[in-house]
Amino acid sequence: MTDVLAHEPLDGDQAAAPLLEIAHATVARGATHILKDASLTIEHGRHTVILGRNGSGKSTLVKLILHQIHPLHGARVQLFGRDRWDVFELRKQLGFVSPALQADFAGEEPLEVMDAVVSSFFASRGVWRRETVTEEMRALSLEALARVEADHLIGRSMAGLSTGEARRVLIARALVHRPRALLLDEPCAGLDPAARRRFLDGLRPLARDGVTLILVTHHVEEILPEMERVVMMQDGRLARDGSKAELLTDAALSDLFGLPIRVSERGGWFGAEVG
Ligand SMILES: Nc1ncnc2c1ncn2[C@@H]1O[C@H](COP(=O)(O)OP(=O)(O)OP(=O)(O)O)[C@@H](O)[C@H]1O
Repeated sequence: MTDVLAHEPLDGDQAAAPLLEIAHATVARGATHILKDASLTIEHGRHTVILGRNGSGKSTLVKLILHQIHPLHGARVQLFGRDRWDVFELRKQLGFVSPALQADFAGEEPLEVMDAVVSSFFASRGVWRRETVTEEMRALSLEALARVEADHLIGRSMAGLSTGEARRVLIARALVHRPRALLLDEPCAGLDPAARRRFLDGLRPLARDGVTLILVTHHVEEILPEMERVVMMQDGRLARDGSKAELLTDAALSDLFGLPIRVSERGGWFGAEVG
């Protein structure tokens, strides 16, 4: 029996460590510091949104978390208690979905939905002839697709899917490794309001069933009711860190986005209106 939410085991020390621990990380590009002395710890199960306006440093933080870029000397960036990761091994613990990844999967070479998901086991885009897809891999892929209500898309080409459909398939691709956490970078970019809500509603059971979600966005409308913690980025700094009650306020959001914002809340979802 497969279960996409039964996580890959971690060594004892790693299991006891926080999911993410960043201490005093500064990232430089030329003479400019684009991330400044960032410190952030995320415990397992603490769904967190990282909120900031364009250019505040969110993508830089995402790349740092994924070990794609490195901080200046003296910082610590640990995932699951380890500071060195092979990218393929890391993906088994921390799934990642972004609009750029989707563009890659929609790309020029046709790619069928099941192949897009099952090829995650080979860290490739699509299945090659020399690779052996086991029954378990297929079962996990099917279960992951069903989890995000995308199993009916099997047989379709990635390039022919709507943005919302393709994004759900990529979540399934991340889920086949039974990751402990998902890092979602602007996951709703390009979705209309209805598709956005459907997509976000599809994430809620994952959040409730033990996958820690880290959402990076500039839209308060995307914050799931299950998320309790808000981290605000401003000018390359992790400027504020607190609960939704503390930080999803007119004053805090107006300060973050640099213009008057009125916040509303309905059924656990937030909205923001300028003016
Ligand atoms: N390679 C680079 N060289 C120089 N400056 C860079 C580089 N990468 C990022 N920056 C700068 O660092 C700052 C933060 O960029 P980053 O892409 O992390 O912001 P962001 O919050 O993700 O923005 P957006 O929401 O628009 O994607 C920006 O001012 C950007 O111009």
